[in-house]
Amino acid sequence: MKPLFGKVGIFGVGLLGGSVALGLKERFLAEEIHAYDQDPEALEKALFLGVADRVHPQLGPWVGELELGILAAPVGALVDLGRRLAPLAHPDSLWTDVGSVKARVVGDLEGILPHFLGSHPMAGSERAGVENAHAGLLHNAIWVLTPTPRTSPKAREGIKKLVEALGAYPLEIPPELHDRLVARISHLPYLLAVALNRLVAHSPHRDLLMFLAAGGFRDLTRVASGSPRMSRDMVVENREALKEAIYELRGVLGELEELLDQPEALLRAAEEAKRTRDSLPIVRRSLLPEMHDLVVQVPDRPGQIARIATALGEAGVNIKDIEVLTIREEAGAIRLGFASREAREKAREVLSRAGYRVS
Ligand SMILES: NC(=O)C1=CN([C@@H]2O[C@H](COP(=O)(O)OP(=O)(O)OC[C@H]3O[C@@H](n4cnc5c(N)ncnc54)[C@H](O)[C@@H]3O)[C@@H](O)[C@H]2O)C=CC1
Ligand SMILES: O=C(O)C(=O)Cc1ccc(O)cc1
Repeated sequence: MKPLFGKVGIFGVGLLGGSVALGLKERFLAEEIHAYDQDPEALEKALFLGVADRVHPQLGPWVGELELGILAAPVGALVDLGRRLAPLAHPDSLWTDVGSVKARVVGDLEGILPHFLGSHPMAGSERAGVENAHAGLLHNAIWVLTPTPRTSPKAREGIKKLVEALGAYPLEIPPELHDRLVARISHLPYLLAVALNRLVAHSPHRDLLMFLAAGGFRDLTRVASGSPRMSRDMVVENREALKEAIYELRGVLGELEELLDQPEALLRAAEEAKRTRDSLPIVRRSLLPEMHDLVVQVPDRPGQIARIATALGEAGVNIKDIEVLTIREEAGAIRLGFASREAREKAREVLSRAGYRVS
């Protein structure tokens, strides 16, 4: 069967570009994947890891052979990259970008790249570079598409097909609204992670604080471990919306400071926060067959995973999937996946009897 797309070009083959390329490969969606990056090392890795079939250190006539081009460089580089690509692109070709901020990029590129629709997969990781790319990153992710009245219908249809074929869920939001929303749900959390680390780094008790950091600090600040260049570009590009969000946050912090002297009211705020956090939708990262999961609290001691696996093995329960949870409510948890509800219930019984806390 013919793949959905002919030649596809990835421009900036890092975490996101690499993950899109691997998703295309995994599902046989492209005839051939070409990659361009300004960093020759990224291209070498992309070739070595089988992320791309052909790599190019320079833009050139090869761009004209692409049916689809995906811009996946840091946000600050996207407009210039798009301008350099425009004269080389085939007039019928489809284009998108995966940048975290949309209004300016869409405004500038929609008019110059042939069939362009801006997009933003709401999935990522704190690890940068093609060596951390994997197709699963985009499975079941919400993938925002940012059409405008100028967007070509061909782009709208083609990029939606791409997103669905990669196993993600397209969601249309106008570019300006997208930027205001992600300022609060993504960019402010990133800046807070930077702020919390800064507080530690500049403290005279830095070393002691680092030693004391438990799960809460680690979970809250995880995103500060991402690519500094990518993240810097993201927050600078969205600075107007982000400044508004910071203003609102200052107000909220002021309220909470006052509530420290009103414990009853603070409890209500804490309860509301718990309700909000606990009702975040669970995003399954994979399109593997449906799994029946258990989360097991694991004491931080050697041999625990072996002990759990042995207990289940002896009871004849097969573990289909295992994940060490890096975002967790309490320290030390693993998620075990079972093929059926019955297997999961049996595992729950075995592990509870062995003294584990299971949910
Ligand atoms: N990291 C994340 O979790 C997410 C990132 N994004 C967006 O995806 C894009 C890429 O981010 P990541 O893959 O995380 O970064 P990354 O740092 O892993 O990869 C970026 C790649 O772009 C290359 N590059 C830089 N300037 C370039 C230029 N002018 N021309 C060509 N290549 C260039 C770099 O050498 C690197 O290989 C960014 O626009 C970011 O806002 C979107 C969703 C999630
Ligand atoms: O790692 C995470 O949880 C993230 O939230 C990463 C991320 C970074 C940038 C984006 O535009 C979207 C997602």
